[in-house]
Amino acid sequence: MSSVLLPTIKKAFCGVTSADLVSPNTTSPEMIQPLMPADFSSVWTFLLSFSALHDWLKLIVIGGILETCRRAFYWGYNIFINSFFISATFQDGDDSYDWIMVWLTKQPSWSQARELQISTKSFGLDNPAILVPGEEDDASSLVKGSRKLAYMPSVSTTHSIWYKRRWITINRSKEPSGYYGQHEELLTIRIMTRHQSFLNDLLLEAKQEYMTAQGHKISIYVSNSSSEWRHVASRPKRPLHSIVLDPGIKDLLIDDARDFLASKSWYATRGIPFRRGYLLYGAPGSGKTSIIHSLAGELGLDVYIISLSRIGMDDTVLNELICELPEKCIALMEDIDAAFTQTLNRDEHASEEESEEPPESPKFHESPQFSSRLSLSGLLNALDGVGAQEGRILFATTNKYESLDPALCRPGRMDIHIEFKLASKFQARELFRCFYLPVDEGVGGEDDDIPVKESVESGSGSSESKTLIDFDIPSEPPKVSPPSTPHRAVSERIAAHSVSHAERAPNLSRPKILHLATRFADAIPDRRMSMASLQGYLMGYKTRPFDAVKDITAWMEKECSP
Ligand SMILES: Nc1ncnc2c1ncn2[C@@H]1O[C@H](COP(=O)(O)OP(=O)(O)OP(=O)(O)O)[C@@H](O)[C@H]1O
Repeated sequence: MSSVLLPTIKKAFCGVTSADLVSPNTTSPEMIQPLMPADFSSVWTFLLSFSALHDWLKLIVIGGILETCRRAFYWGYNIFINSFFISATFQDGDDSYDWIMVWLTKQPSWSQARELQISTKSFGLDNPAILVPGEEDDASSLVKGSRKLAYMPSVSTTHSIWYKRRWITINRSKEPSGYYGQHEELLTIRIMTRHQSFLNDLLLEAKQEYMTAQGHKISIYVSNSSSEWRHVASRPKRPLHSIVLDPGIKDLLIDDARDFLASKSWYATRGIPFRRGYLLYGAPGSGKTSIIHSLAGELGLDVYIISLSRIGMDDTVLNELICELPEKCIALMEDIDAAFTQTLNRDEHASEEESEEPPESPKFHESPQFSSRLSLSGLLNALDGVGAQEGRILFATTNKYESLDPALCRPGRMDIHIEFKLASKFQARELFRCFYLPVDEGVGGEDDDIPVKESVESGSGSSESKTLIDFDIPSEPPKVSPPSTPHRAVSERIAAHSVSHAERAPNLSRPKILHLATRFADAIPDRRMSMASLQGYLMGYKTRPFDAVKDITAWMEKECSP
């Protein structure tokens, strides 16, 4: 054995073999014996006697000590950081990320930074005009507005700023997330303080600044490919009075939604799911989407748009999205019938309760390709299954009410059904007034309201009740004597391009506009045109109310001719 070991060790550590030390003629065991150790300590001493092995061991010991020191340093550093700093991480796509980014762009010390990323991103704030800093005082600036270019922390660089006599470091990084090489952006803020309240104050300040910058806007969210809600836009609140519906509809919607939002404990004590669904159906361009956005502004709720026919939508994704909705919000499913006719298909394993609907339902034969994996039972379960979010208001719109599955329309899922019809004379008149009355005078003055006949059959108002509404507006508007000769001269004098529409419109008195509105409504047959078409027509006469009235008959004939 020794004859094998010795050459191996020598070769390994010294690069020589026993063959180099002893000549082939002198390899007798007696001659090798004195080189071999007798016990373990001797083996150790023997091994150390090789200088290379000695150096290796020294290296291992020194390396080990250095690594231990390094780890000890980081351990101490982390303890120090955790004791004297508070770290918070914000993820791009989350609301708080936008608050902090907007807050950062407004920090004065930020302007001293040497390494920045310049961005025109609005972080959800809807203000398209972007000023380069300094341009706001420049009369010749290209745009007017208040939003400046965003100076963002550049990626992978740590920046420090002073805020309220605290040292803050900011680090923006991109971390791999999910599949397909996607990255998510993280922003880490480290504040030199021992009190978490400082972080809370900072967050509160950032949120308040964001809300102030957002002003009177509603936030719109859509889902991304990872089935997460993303803030895509902030829209100005649309005033309720700008939407002209038959009398009673707006009041019913707003009162019911307000009552619902204030009734959480009522629902809880009765064990009724705290959810409310509204189905708005009827003619295209009759104001279904507009009223939902307007209601969102009125109720101070954000709108979450659920697109049932988008690629990748299936039962699981829909369920996840509905579970992820915040407690108080408006979930909007537009054109729910399109999802039926194009993509929805009845799950073979649908529950017995749902399968009571007639098998001849149009969706069965109207589904040409089963491109989506979304099933009707998946939709029904998502709407009121165990994971469905409490407190949400669901609005669904459709142009084909009769094609909807009865299970989808039943109370508890869609509690209130409201029909939106083509424009009545009343609506045509109100729309005209909206267009030409000065903003501060508004619409709906009590002196000129048209009496309407309204029939409302309403339920008890609980979640399980359904309200059916059918508004019938008389086609006879009050007769008003025709106006004097239209002031063509007034409208023809208007030519300037550099003034606003309001400035170019003739300054007519309220009675005159009401008079014209009545004549306009007289020329429009009841329930023949959509409000969107009438709006489109009036858009061509923004500053010419007399011409709008004069040309309406010819336009109607053209529109109604086959
Ligand atoms: N009742 C209304 N009052 C005021 N404007 C209206 C009304 N109805 C429609 N409009 C105008 O017509 C346009 C389209 O309206 P909206 O999208 O709300 O209609 P819709 O019923 O949702 O149509 P669709 O069913 O095709 O989606 C909007 O610009 C809106 O301003």
